[in-house]
Amino acid sequence: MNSLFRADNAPPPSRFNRRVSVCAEAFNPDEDEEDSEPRVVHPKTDEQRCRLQESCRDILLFKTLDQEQFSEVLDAMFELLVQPLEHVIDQGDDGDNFYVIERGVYDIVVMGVTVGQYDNKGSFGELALMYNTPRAATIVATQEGALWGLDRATFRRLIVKNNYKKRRMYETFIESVPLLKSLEANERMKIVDVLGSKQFPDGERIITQGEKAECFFIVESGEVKIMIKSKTKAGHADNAEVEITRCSRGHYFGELALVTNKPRAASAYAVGDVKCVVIDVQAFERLLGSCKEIMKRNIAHYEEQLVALFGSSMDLRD
Ligand SMILES: Nc1ncnc2c1ncn2[C@@H]1O[C@@H]2COP(=O)(O)O[C@H]2[C@H]1O
Repeated sequence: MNSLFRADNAPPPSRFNRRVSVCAEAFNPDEDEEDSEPRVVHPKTDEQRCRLQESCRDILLFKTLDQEQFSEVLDAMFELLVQPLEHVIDQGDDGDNFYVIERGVYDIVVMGVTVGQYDNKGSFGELALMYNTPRAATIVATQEGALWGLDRATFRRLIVKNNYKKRRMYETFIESVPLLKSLEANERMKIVDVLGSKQFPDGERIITQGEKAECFFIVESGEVKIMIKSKTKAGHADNAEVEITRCSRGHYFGELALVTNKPRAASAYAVGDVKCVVIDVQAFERLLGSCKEIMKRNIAHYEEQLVALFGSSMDLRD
């Protein structure tokens, strides 16, 4: 991303101070040499900090940071303005920064093929920094946009180190999720590395029928009820929601829209206090692509439930 315009006076990334990638080395945060590097601070106006905070609000990788770590991350981030067709990242390069999107649409290109897109939200560039591997995809701005960058050293010191704790916290839970049983141990660890954790108070709507899907959930604690609004059965008033099922610890929901590329087919609500593991759509595609076949088997089951309830299954398949 050599030609990107930096909105502050941050030094341009230089090939000379980039580290050479090595293959996925074992990471021991206690031995990380970057720990001794000075704290990075890019001064910001109040207005910039507001925009930055808003852009970072739903970034899952930041969800497990404590308040002090989060504010260190915000201090270290710098603003970047991008032009149409600019390559923010080139596949195969060494990883210099992690990026959070403030605005703009960005194509994800792997081996010359567009495999996905970020649309005015989300983040990218974590893989090369987490695993010391070359960039796994090219990211191209399709229009003018704005990003917030976080340098490699700060990312490793705060996020990667935190992930070490996260692994210990979630290892056993992730192993116990039936859906993830078919994955290799290191694939499950990669899921832990990118997951976020979110809490929902009693009654809060977690996903909304008809909306675009951005993530997938696994219940960590509490209970979630899945409700559908259907116009297909006589006798059900329009807009009346009907409970379809409940999910408890280890169960997942929110996968259907990601498997079928359709809007959410149901809404989900917290019953009592609920804690869920959340995986965003890009990580889902990358890490859970191999589980999609297992998830697709559920479609027949969902359809049966809908026929029983409404006399018709709605249009669940892609
Ligand atoms: N399918 C995908 N394969 C690889 N990288 C992806 C994919 N989808 C999104 N990305 C993001 O693209 C980024 C490219 O740089 P990184 O490899 O550091 O991290 C990568 C991910 O954040």
